[in-house]
Amino acid sequence: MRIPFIKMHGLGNDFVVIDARETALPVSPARAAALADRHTGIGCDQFIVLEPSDQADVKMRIFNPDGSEVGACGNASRAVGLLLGGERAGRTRIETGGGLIEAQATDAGIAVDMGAPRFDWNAIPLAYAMDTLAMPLAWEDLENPVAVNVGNPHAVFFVPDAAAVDLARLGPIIEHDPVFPERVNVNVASLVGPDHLSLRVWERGAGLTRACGTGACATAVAAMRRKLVGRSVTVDLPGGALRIDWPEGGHIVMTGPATTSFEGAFDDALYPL
Ligand SMILES: N[C@@H](CCC[C@H](N)C(=O)O)C(=O)O
Repeated sequence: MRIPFIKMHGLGNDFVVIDARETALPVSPARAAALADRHTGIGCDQFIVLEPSDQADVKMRIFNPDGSEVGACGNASRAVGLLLGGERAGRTRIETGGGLIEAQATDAGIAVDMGAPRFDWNAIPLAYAMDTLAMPLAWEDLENPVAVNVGNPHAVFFVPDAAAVDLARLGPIIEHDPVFPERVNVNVASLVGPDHLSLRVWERGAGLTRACGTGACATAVAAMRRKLVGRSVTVDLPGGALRIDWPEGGHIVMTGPATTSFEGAFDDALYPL
C-alpha cells in the first residue's frame, strides 16, 4: 500500500508526518527507525503519526530515530498546528503522551500551550530523590543541572559558553546515566543577554539536532526558576530562535515557525513492522 507523508520542520528539527486519522497506519519501533534512517529511509529527527483522539482534535504519536516512542515534541507540535490549523480555524488541540497541548496560529508564528512543567524528582523521572533545581551530580565540567519534565525529561546545564561544550561526546553519556531511568534530553545553555539564552541539545534517541522545542521550554523555565531571566525569553538554537513565556504558576507558551518541505509517498511493504 502507498502511504502518503508530509516532510516538515521547525527550525531544522525535521519530521516525517503521516496523517493516519482516516486510514490507520500500524507502527512499530522497527518501522519508525527504518523510515527515519537518513541513508536507507526517508530521513528525519522524529517520525510523527497523527491518529484520531476522543479528547482533542488529533492524537500525535512521536517516535525518535532509535524507534523509541516519547511523550512530547515542541517543534512537531508547531508543525502539526500549521498542518491542521486551516481545518481548525487556526487552533488545534493535540493529545500527546505527555498531556493535552494546544497550538494556535499567531502573527509571530505558531504558539503552543505546552502545559505546566514538573520539577518533582519522580516526575522527571530520576532514580532517587534529590534537589532537581541543582542536582548534586557532575559529568566532567557539566555540573548541577536542573531536571525538569515538560512532557518529556530534560537535564539543563548552565555553562559560560554552550558552543564550547563537547556535547557529541558528553550527551550520550548523560542520556544513558542510570540516574535517568527513562534516559534524558541533555541541554547546555548560556546567558547571552537579558532574557536571552543560547542553547544546544543532545536529544534522547536522536542525538544532536538543530533545534529542540521542549529543550527550549525546559531551559527557559529552568533559567526562570534559577532567577537568571524574567518570565519571557528568547532562546537561540543552531536552527533559529524560539520565544518562551511562562507566567507565574501558569503554562509554558512556545512561539516559533513551522515549515512544510515536501510531500511524498512510500510503499509500506518496504518498511516491515
Ligand atoms: N525534537 C523534539 C523532542 C523530541 C523527543 C525527544 N528526543 C525525547 O526523546 O524526549 C522537540 O522539539 O521538543
